[in-house]
Amino acid sequence: MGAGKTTVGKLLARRLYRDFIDIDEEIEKAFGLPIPEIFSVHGEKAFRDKERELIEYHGSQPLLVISVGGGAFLREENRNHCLANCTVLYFDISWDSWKERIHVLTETRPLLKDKTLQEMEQLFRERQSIYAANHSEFQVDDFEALEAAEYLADSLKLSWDIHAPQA
Ligand SMILES: Nc1ncnc2c1ncn2[C@@H]1O[C@H](COP(=O)(O)OP(=O)(O)O)[C@@H](O)[C@H]1O
Ligand SMILES: O=C(O)C1=C[C@@H](OP(=O)(O)O)[C@@H](O)[C@H](O)C1
Ligand SMILES: [Mg+2]
Repeated sequence: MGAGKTTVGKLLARRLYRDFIDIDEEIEKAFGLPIPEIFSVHGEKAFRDKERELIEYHGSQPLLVISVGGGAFLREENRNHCLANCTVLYFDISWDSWKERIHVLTETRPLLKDKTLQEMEQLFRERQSIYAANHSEFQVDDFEALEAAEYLADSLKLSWDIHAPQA
């Protein structure tokens, strides 16, 4: 949450000439409500079920850059689906860098609402292990968003060049 997946994902898609899908934005469209209201009116389970459905659908489409919410990988089926059908990039951010972003996140991330800094740190740390389900890790701390997108686009292109099937 707040590592930069939506911001960098959008820029990365543009550099790769791909369409971009933000699963949170699709969930908001499906409910016709912003995320905090989805949580307060329909509850987290309804949000997670829709998230699951949309990851299954968009994660099966080719040639997209997709940003999933930071809680999506709590469900094993989401992890398995993404790992089997997509290239999964983990945006790793340190607690110290993340702390600096809290003020821009609290309004729009219901899971941070009314939490103390200590509780946020606990949530941050207890989630680290689920993000080990990835194909590649990217340390975001020292990159501006545009630099991050450029770096990831170059890395992906290089890896495609190396692994492309021989003609
Ligand atoms: N590389 C970056 N450096 C500094 N701030 C960033 C960077 N990437 C994103 N941000 C800022 O951090 C906040 C969260 O970014 P966002 O893309 O919504 O993250 P996520 O989708 O992972 O929750 C936004 O205010 C965004 O402008
Ligand atoms: O980590 C989470 O549980 C969540 C992360 C959010 O997405 P971002 O990771 O894009 O902030 C959004 O899906 C929702 O607020 C729940
Ligand atoms: Mg996002």
